[in-house]
Formats: sequence, C-alpha cells, structure tokens
Amino acid sequence: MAKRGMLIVLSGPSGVGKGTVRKALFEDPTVDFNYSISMTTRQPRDGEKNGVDYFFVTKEEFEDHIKNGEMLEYAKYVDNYYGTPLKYVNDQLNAGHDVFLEIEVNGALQVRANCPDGVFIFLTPPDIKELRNRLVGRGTDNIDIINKRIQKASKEIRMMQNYDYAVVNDTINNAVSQIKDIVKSERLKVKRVMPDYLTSLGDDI
Ligand SMILES: Nc1ncnc2c1ncn2[C@@H]1O[C@H](COP(=O)(O)OP(=O)(O)OP(=O)(O)O)[C@@H](O)[C@H]1O
Ligand SMILES: Nc1nc2c(ncn2[C@@H]2O[C@H](COP(=O)(O)O)[C@@H](O)[C@H]2O)c(=O)[nH]1
Repeated sequence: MAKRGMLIVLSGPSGVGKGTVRKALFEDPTVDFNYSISMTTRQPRDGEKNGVDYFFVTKEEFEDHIKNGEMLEYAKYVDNYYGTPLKYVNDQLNAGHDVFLEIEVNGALQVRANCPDGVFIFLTPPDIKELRNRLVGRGTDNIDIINKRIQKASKEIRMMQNYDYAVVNDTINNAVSQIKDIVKSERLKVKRVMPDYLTSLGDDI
C-alpha cells in the first residue's frame, strides 16, 4: 500500500493572496501537490470556470452534499457556502499524493479536528490597510462585500494561533519560498519518517 500523502492547508483572510500564492507555488516544477477544488454556492466571477476554480452549485445541491456526508469540511462565509469534497481528498491521500487545500479558518479548524497530521499554514497580510488595498485592487467585489470581508479578517487573524505556521505575504516570492521550506521540513518530522524507517529495518530489530 502507498504511503499516505500529506495534507497541506493554507488559510488566511480573503484578499491576503492565497490564490495568487497557490498558483505561483503550483507553477514551480519542484512542487507536486494536488489541488482540491472547493465547492461553493457563490456566483462565478468573470473568468471563473466550473470545475477549475470551484464547483459552482446551488444551495440545495450543497445542502444535499452535506446531508450525504460528502464534505470533509464546510463553512458559511459572507452569505455563501464553501466546502471541500471529501472523496477527492481521501482518494489522493490514500494514493500517496500530497493534497493542498485553500480554505477559510472555520473550515480549517474542522479539518484540523479530523486530520491532525495535516500541515496548517496561515497566510497573513503585512497589515490590514494592505489587505483592503488588495481586495479593492482585485476589483471583484463591491464595497459592501469588501467591508464584510475586512470585518471578518480581524477575527480570522486572531485565529492564527490554531495553525502550525504563519507566513507573511509581503511578496509572492517570499511566501512561496517559505511554504516550500515548511513542507520540506515537515517531510523530515520523526512522525512521518519513523514508520517507513522501522519497516525498512525488517523484523530483526
Ligand atoms: N504579495 C502580494 N503583493 C501585492 N499584491 C498581491 C500579493 N499577493 C496577492 N496580491 C493581490 O491581492 C489580490 C488578492 O489576491 P487573491 O485573490 O490571491 O487573494 P485570496 O486570499 O485568494 O482571496 P479570497 O480568499 O477572497 O479568494 C489580487 O489582486 C492579487 O493580485
Ligand atoms: N471553509 C472553506 N472555505 C473556502 C473553501 N474554498 C474557498 N474558501 C474560502 O472562502 C473565502 C471566500 O472565497 P472567494 O472565492 O469568494 O473569495 C476565502 O477565504 C476562501 O479561501 C472551502 O472549500 N472551504
């Protein structure tokens, strides 16, 4: 049986740059993570594609997935559901592939409870003013939604204490390189290395 893959969870307030950093990370030829596409009831933004950016579903469809136990985690965020389909994550981890989730904090806490072996990384902005600048600069949300997201952000940043690592997204390159370093050192943790090592020693020990 393949060694189970590593679950990497990236969270942080809306607009901090999770998606941008994730895309840059996935362009790195040395990185081989499988991205778990989330499901949401939010309307697609211009250019977003179903099955690429999200699985876009209705509220009723999302609630059916919850009822059927098909979500690893889910949360309501600014009037919409967001969640991680369970099957893809389980299948990939069981096949030995590393899986990368990009989710908000309440969902990450649920994952932490179910998958304590995951690596939990909190991406944080250099300051709140810059977070607002990024949300405004992205140009995808109206001012009412931006204010709701900023309001949530101050609470979310306090939840950083539930994570293993904090990465400041000052520049995309710095954030990518720190996440790569984190994953590299996680692979060397005794709890990950020891089972394989003991097996390799055989029964004589
Ligand atoms: N290090 C950075 N420096 C300057 N701008 C950045 C940086 N990282 C991301 N941005 C910009 O900030 C905006 C928000 O980024 P992005 O959409 O990746 O955030 P997000 O955390 O994924 O948001 P959401 O959670 O709402 O999906 C984008 O316009 C992006 O280009
Ligand atoms: N708990 C979850 N949160 C998720 C998931 N996918 C995305 N998100 C987070 O929702 C907010 C808003 O996203 P947006 O695309 O509308 O800007 C943001 O923090 C995302 O990271 C998920 O599967 N579960």
